[in-house]
Amino acid sequence: MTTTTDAQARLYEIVRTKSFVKGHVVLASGKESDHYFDMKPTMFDPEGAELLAELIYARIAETDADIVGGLEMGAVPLITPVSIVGRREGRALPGFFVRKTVKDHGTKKLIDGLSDVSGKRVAIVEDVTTTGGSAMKAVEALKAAGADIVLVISILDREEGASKLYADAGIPFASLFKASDFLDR
Ligand SMILES: O=P(O)(O)OC[C@H]1O[C@H](OP(=O)(O)OP(=O)(O)O)[C@H](O)[C@@H]1O
Ligand SMILES: O=C(O)c1cc(=O)[nH]c(=O)[nH]1
Repeated sequence: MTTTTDAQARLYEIVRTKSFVKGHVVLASGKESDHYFDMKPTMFDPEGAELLAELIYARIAETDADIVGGLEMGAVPLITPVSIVGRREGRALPGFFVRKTVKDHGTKKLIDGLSDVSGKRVAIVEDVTTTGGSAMKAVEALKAAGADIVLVISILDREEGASKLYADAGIPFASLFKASDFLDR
């Protein structure tokens, strides 16, 4: 039987080998860093995707969320796998994503994948949080559409402001890993 501890340990190895990159980089916030977590190779790895979905779903299952989604692009590879795990566990957790800018043709949507989020309790997923500002854009779009945010969960929090941002906003915040799990070893 695969326990949560086994899954977390295996996922740690996948993130360490596929997604932890050293070298100068400019971040979404404009900050600079000497390391980067490129989570896409982990999210698109079959085993990585499955472990992420199971571990993230386990955290969401502790809440009363009834939909799951997040900001493009980082959240998008996580959303459907988490919904599928929810379905297998007997819990309907439809997904959606928030565009960085409103689509200027076709449906002209900002929130895509679900027709009405009003009154829904939402779990927001994210691949990496630094300032937390990107996931907060999804939070703000959902709130403006009448939804209630019950959790923001990131694969990895860089411990550079996100937890304070969400604490100040009164929104529960969690991450599977912290940057220090990788940097201090
Ligand atoms: O917490 P923050 O300071 O906002 O930084 C984290 C964000 O940075 C990355 O997005 P980015 O815009 O670089 O690219 P993406 O569209 O590939 O997700 C990442 O996916 C997070 O969304
Ligand atoms: O802050 C960011 O833009 C950022 C940092 C990081 O380590 N990984 C990522 O995808 N984005």
